[in-house]
Amino acid sequence: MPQIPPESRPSVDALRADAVSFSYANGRPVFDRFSLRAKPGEFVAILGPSGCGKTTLLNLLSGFQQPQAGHIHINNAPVRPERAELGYVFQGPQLFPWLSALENVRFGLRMARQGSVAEQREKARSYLRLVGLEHAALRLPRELSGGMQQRVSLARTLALEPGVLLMDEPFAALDAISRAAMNEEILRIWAQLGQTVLFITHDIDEAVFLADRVVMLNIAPGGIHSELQIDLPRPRNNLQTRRLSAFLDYRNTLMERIASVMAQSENAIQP
Ligand SMILES: Nc1ncnc2c1ncn2[C@@H]1O[C@H](COP(=O)(O)OP(=O)(O)OP(=O)(O)O)[C@@H](O)[C@H]1O
Repeated sequence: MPQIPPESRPSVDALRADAVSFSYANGRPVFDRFSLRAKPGEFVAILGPSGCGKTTLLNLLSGFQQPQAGHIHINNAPVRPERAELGYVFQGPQLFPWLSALENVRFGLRMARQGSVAEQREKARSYLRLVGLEHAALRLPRELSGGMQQRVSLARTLALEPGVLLMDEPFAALDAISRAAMNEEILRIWAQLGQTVLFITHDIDEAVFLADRVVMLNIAPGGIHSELQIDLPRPRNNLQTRRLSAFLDYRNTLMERIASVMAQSENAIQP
């Protein structure tokens, strides 16, 4: 299925945070009237220095944390963690070690009581196929590499067919080669399924390679430092895209911006 062109996407924002303020019980504010929007089918990468609030933001967007002020909507309705439109992929694969790859993917479908056992197995198998792992369906997690485990975890999330995917550094634990392969893989899958993606990363190259738009966060509670639209052609691939001069320009722009955020953070902690 081709990627949904921006002009034919519905006009309602898939994800909307409006004037969100949040502090932990014992801490300083992390967000103060923070706003962010993502259009249906948009791939948004969130970049920012350690401690700026990326994980907190994902917890707020998913409804796991409640803001003290402001509103968060997914497809125009208030967010709740159990909303079926939301899917999460975390840094670690978090698979059940005693279940095969197939049964790990089927797990979410079982919990959601979607269809018969045979239908669940069929669907789980089709999502394993999508991530290139049908041949490993009966293997246990310990018989899979780290990259394969992360693919199973991705298939498990995708099998629930969420319209909005929240990804918190999903490939951070992988070696550079597996990570680059997974970057291509996620773009191939996204082009087929067309979800709205919010992808948190520390990695500037990964953000440029994947995203339609990169949102740079300030140190907390600074909110958004800046946004950068990434107009690299799609489909993107590791060999060609990463050597484009425009890719390097985007990367350098983001490097400069992150340096400015870091400089502000150093100034902020000076006595
Ligand atoms: N449970 C908590 N209780 C109190 N403060 C917290 C809690 N979790 C995070 N914080 C603080 O909130 C701020 C944002 O943390 P968060 O983990 O969201 O940042 P991050 O950008 O994801 O960091 P990293 O990139 O290092 O994972 C930090 O100052 C952190 O110390």
